[in-house]
Amino acid sequence: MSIELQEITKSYADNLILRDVSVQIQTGEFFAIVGPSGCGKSTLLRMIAGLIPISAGVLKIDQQVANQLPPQQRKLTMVFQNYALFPFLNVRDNVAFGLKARKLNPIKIERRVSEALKLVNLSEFAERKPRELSGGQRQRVALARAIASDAKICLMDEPLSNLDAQLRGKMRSEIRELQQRLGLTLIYVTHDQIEAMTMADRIMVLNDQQVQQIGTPTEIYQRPQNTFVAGFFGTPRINLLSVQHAVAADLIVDEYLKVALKDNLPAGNYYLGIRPNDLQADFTSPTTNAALRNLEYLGTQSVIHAQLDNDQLVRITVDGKLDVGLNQRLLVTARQNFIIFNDKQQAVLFAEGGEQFGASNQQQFQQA
Ligand SMILES: Nc1ncnc2c1ncn2[C@@H]1O[C@H](COP(=O)(O)OP(=O)(O)OP(=O)(O)O)[C@@H](O)[C@H]1O
Repeated sequence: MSIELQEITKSYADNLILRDVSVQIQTGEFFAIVGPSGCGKSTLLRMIAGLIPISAGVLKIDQQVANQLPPQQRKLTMVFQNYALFPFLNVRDNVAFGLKARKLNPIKIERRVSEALKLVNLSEFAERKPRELSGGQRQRVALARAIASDAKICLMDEPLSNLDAQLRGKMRSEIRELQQRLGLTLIYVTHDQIEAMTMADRIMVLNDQQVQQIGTPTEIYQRPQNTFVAGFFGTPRINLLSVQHAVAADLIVDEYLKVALKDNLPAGNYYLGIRPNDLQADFTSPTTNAALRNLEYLGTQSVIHAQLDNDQLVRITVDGKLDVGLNQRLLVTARQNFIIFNDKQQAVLFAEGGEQFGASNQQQFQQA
């Protein structure tokens, strides 16, 4: 079942929370909504669920206008951040509750509940009350309840936020696998960029009351439309430098790229966005343009914090462990995969895969 939002807006009194959110979510799509705390993710989800009214715009579920439809008629199920379990029912009955209310065949209910509990590793806890469970276990009951329901649309609000890292990783792939197996349309709210990148077919990035970008994980990562999106995805964070400074510091070494930058962009202030793994650090070069200020060893990778001679700080990731001392001189260069942003923080140019610019690459330009 598809979901369509047409210029959905929400305000509380004079307080605008969300403005003109539009998107079409396809049947069977895993759609993630991400953004920093307070950007309106839960508010959007609750409007889709029918728990709070929409101030303006149109919501369609299965191609029907659903703005006024009561929640129970929206054919969806929801997993909340705070569990929303019945304290007086045991785990099994919590999971079965919605199915019993719909008066499904008891044998079918029993089978679905058992399957769902097994899937979230809670079979042994079926007789326990919520208060006899850990936070993570309660969250898994809530997941099992959604899994057991046969609703074709599932809304999840930070469902994994209370789980430890290991279980979170496991549940990520399980939810994804389940969503695909059942053909669920899943709208998944998270503030965790990694969760969104690893699970979703498409991601909506919210900030400043509005949609910043909607795209596949690859599009969002490789072609972020503005500096906010570029900075929100990727660890360590993307480097943002003034183009003039980067060129002056000989950070962009390819003469051809320098020419392309000059020729293709109208005069103005531009920013260069380069992911830490797209910069090279050479500690043996006779010419240098930076000094090592800090080194973080992360196991398979190290993060170099270097200070360019014009004072700008850059992060560079390299494989393995480095045997270099602080303040050691190095040459930092960029040859490929960078993004140019204008002074309104909008992306205007993408250079990918080390391709050189030319007439055939004109389509790589984006209107700001
Ligand atoms: N009933 C309400 N009345 C007034 N303002 C509200 C109400 N509910 C939420 N807000 C405001 O709306 C904004 C968005 O809240 P929302 O819970 O949707 O954010 P969020 O992106 O889900 O954040 P988080 O990641 O912290 O859960 C916040 O500034 C919040 O204070």
